[in-house]
Amino acid sequence: MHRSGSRPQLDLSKAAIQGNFEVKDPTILLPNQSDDISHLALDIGGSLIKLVYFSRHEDQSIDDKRKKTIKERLGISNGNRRSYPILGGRLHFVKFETTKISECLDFIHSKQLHRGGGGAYKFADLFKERLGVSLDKEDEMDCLVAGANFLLKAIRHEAFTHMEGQKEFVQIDTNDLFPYLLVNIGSGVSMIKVDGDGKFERVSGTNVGGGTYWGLGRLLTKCKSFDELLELSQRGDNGTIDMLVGDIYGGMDYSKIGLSASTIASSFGKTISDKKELADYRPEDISLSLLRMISYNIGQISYLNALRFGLKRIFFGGFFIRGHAYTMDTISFAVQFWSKGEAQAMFLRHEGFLGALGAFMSYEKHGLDDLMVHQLVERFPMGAPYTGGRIHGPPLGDLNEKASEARVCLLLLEMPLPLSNTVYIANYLN
Ligand SMILES: Nc1ncnc2c1ncn2[C@@H]1O[C@H](COP(=O)(O)OP(=O)(O)O)[C@@H](O)[C@H]1O
Ligand SMILES: CC(C)(COP(=O)(O)O)[C@@H](O)C(=O)NCCC(=O)O
Repeated sequence: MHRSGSRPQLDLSKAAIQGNFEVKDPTILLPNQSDDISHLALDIGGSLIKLVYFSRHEDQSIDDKRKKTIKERLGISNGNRRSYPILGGRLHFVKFETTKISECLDFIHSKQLHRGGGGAYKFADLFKERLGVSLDKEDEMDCLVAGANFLLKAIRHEAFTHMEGQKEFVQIDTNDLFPYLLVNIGSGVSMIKVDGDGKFERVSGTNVGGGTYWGLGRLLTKCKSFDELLELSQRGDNGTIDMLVGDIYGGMDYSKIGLSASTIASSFGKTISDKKELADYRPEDISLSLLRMISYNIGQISYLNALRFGLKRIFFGGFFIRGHAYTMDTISFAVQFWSKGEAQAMFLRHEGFLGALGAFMSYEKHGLDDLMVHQLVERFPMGAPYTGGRIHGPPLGDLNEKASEARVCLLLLEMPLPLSNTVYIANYLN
């Protein structure tokens, strides 16, 4: 999908790349520009680069009746404010492996996004040379929290539970959002107690995270990509690798301490046998055992930190999760088991883009305060308006999603520009 081109290949495997950035936009974006206008922000992590960019365009598809309804919902009636022309706009979410930053640059260049933004601190010179843009660094934790708060407050079908294969979207009361624990499972794991907008404390973390699964999984299974590793796990049987309680107690539960025979007593405990070598085990089983070990461990540590601060809600983000059912079920099981049902694990649809979205939202600091998020209304992609309560929301990301495939989130944005107040609304999917 991306031009390999003759550009010099960058060896970035050694680059310790961290951070969330929003580009200083050198061009003045006028509201009446007819073509797409993009603001771009990036989160370049240890494993993945996440891009969020905003494009807007004239939107003829919204009829006057719907425009009137939307303005009323936003408290923008012609009576008390100047009339707003309605234009279209979308947020786009794209990711690349960090080692393939050249592809990312090609993508930005091919989309001409750098005319509206884009960049990464560690590659300041590269972005200057290839795209002619300067960059502004944002703090990673600030961006993670800003991105999570933005999504949880503004997008109705963002958070969901996932237990025993059942996914259910939950409606968040924005007046009762705080405090919560945000667990971002990226290359490593950060656990952040969030008390409000810009009010948070990183209370813990663990170095056993997404990079651990991907790194150990690659070494042990020879998988060439994360998706391959994750797909392998779906065909695995961890009982050939993990030592179960029943393996120790003759197939029986250890009821006295509440352990069933099927509970894992020791992850990878069966591979201590000197009668078998790595090649004697199925890569599928190894991948599943590794996924379960890491997911369960993160779920347990997250619960213990929620317990420390009396937090009942734990939101999990980061691209390790990838909307993968087994990963979410395992994390949910660990939280439910250790909290005895007191705490609840929830997941986010835009899980891996929290940092990039937070960087994107920091545009006020960079002279782009003409783009103000007033209210975001996400139209249920199947066309049915959100009616509240528990619903099965839009399908989650597909595991086969290409590294660079954009996921589009339809948003309603207000952009009170000096020259003409404009409400931007995405053209709804029918
Ligand atoms: N296509 C992918 N390529 C590489 N890692 C992926 C991919 N999809 C999911 N992952 C997982 O996501 C982790 C990176 O998550 P992310 O939130 O981007 O953190 P970071 O900011 O450290 O890159 C990887 O370590 C891996 O476990
Ligand atoms: C250093 C990091 C915040 C970087 O974030 P990431 O790129 O992994 O998403 C994260 O890897 C982390 O919190 N690691 C765990 C450090 C610890 O043991 O607390």
